[in-house]
Amino acid sequence: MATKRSVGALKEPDLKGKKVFVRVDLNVPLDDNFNITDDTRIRAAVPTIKYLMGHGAKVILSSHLMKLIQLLKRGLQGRPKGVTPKYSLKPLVPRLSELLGVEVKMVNDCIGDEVEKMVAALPDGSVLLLENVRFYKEEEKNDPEFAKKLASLADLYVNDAFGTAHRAHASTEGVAKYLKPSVAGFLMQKELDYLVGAVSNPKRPFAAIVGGSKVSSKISVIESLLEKVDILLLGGGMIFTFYKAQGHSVGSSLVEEDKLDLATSLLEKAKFKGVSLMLPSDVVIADKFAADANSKTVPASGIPDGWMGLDIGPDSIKAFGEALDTTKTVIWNGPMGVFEFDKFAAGTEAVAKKLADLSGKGVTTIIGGGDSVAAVEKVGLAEKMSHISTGGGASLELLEGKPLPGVLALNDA
Ligand SMILES: Nc1ncnc2c1ncn2[C@@H]1O[C@H](COP(=O)(O)OP(=O)(O)O)[C@@H](O)[C@H]1O
Ligand SMILES: O=C(OP(=O)(O)O)[C@H](O)COP(=O)(O)O
Repeated sequence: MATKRSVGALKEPDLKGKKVFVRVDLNVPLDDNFNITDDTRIRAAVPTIKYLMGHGAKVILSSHLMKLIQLLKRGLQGRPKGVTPKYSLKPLVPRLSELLGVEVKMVNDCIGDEVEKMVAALPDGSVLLLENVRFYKEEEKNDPEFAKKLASLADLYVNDAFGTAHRAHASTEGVAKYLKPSVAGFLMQKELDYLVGAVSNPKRPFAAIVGGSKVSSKISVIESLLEKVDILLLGGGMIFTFYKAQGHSVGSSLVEEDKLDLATSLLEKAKFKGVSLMLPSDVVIADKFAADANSKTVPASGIPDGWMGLDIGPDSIKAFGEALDTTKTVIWNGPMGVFEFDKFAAGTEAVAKKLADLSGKGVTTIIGGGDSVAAVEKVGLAEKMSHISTGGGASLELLEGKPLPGVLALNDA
């Protein structure tokens, strides 16, 4: 998609003393003690913030955060409902301050009197972090009144949240209507520049690997992916909907009941299109969602009651590896299993190692998504990949050829 003017076009006279609303994606994984387990997204947000600070702007940062519940609640899409301390952005302040080299101030809300007071008191070149914007249900509804309230805090808008650019939310899309100019940040620009080029005319065979837990949003992307790729490997929480649709028992694995018909039609479409769609033939199952669960490997088509699939098995790792050996471009979003628990990390780690190997042989390897990147960082292989993207769903939707609402909304004025 066409990219618009980026923040780099704004100079000192445009920025000095101006209040800039910057949407960033600081949705990083946290452990049970609120320690950041992968800070890629925070580091990626730094260049734009530093640029704005350096030009004397008053930087107002906005983000959502929801990774912790994904781990705790087995991949159910955990949207914060109301103010929930668990999803506060507070644990991010020390790392953000360290990376920016200034003390980042934080306010306990994202709209309202207290926020307005803090914004009014901001010195030039300083940074204020707003509380989790998804504490308001109006955010995901893209409520215009809420967007106006966010916009009223600032003079101009920068969207640097590539990872959330596929969501038409108030802070990613709505707010751009009320602030001029509204421009892309450096990260947004960099991601678009790389990904648009890499996926518009990929070297073939072209493979996508899709896993993770956001089944409902990602399964819908698969239909379009079948138009683009030669090979599609599915893993993670994605696969059980396909198995259930085929009449297999899936125990208590993650399933999207309302996507069963879609799964069946996708399998048929893949056949019709001549795309090699591979599901794992074996899975590692657990008797509970916990690091110390009992586990065993079983054929993917027969998961006993009371057990849940949390990783792909060794036969699948081998088959996926052989399929990937034939490729020239690979895009991967979504871990193959619950890699946060050592017992269920083998599939994800094997795919990461395979892609690192292939990168060394000239294959273009693109890894996208907060948790997928965290998994690749965990095994120390991020440097080996062609591109590490801060967006998983966003990079898949870009690959689909869909305009991203967070980019479309930006204006050049
Ligand atoms: N079989 C599975 N069942 C439940 N959760 C899973 C399964 N496989 C992977 N996951 C979880 O998926 C999460 C990542 O999903 P997702 O957000 O879709 O990926 P990304 O952040 O890379 O886009 C991880 O926290 C991982 O534990
Ligand atoms: O983690 C994110 O996406 P990803 O899991 O596709 O990488 C982004 O922060 C978007 O989050 P959302 O999928 O809750 O809108």
